[in-house]
Amino acid sequence: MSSIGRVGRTCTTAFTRAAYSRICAAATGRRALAGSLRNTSCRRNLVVMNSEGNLGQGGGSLQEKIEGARDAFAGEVETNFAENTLGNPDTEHIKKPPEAIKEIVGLSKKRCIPCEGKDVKALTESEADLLRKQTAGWQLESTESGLRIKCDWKFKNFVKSLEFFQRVADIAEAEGHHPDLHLVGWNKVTVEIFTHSVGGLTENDFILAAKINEIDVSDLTPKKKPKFWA
Ligand SMILES: C[C@H](O)[C@H](O)[C@H]1CNC2=NC(N)=NC(=O)C2=N1
Repeated sequence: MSSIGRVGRTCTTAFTRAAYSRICAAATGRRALAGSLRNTSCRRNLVVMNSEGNLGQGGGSLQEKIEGARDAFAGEVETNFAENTLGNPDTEHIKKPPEAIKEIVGLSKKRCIPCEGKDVKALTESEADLLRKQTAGWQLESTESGLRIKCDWKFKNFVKSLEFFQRVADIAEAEGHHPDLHLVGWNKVTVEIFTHSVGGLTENDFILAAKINEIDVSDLTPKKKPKFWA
């Protein structure tokens, strides 16, 4: 959906304001949009880049793509940016994520299936690698007894590590699919997952990993030291 919009005095969110000032700073050097500017002195009709990174019809120069905006065409201004634009006061815009996103965020919403049965086959390494890309932080490991995925954590202490094990166990029991849990050095945890019944990886393993990734561990891990950048 093109997000040709108007950026101006009505900006309310910090992001829009920042974007507006960046665009205006970039745009000041360019010729003003003589004649077709709306009557309010501080309202500029600019076309901002949309989420797919294009600038609506006409595309815009490389510099405009970098700046993220181009001057609106007279036709856009005349038609009050038409009804398919953000900022048009009498149209409600609902941003719909592209269908493909379901494939990417879907793993953690899936359920594991019983992994017994002759039709459950182990994934090839390339199939596994595709799914690994959807489970941030997990590595694919090839062992002499087959493919595995694994991920490491470091917790505050031994008890917090066991608490994490419990949270993983709750998910595993709910899914009927279980990881191998390793705890060494009292606070270093490695979770290793593979499907024992096939001696390799199946989608179940990645579903479990994606669900484990969603566990809130903020109360279990050491606080990160805030790093201030000048
Ligand atoms: C009967 C039960 O569903 C099976 O034994 C499940 C239990 N959890 C499992 N977990 C894993 N990782 N692999 C399996 O093959 C497996 N089998």
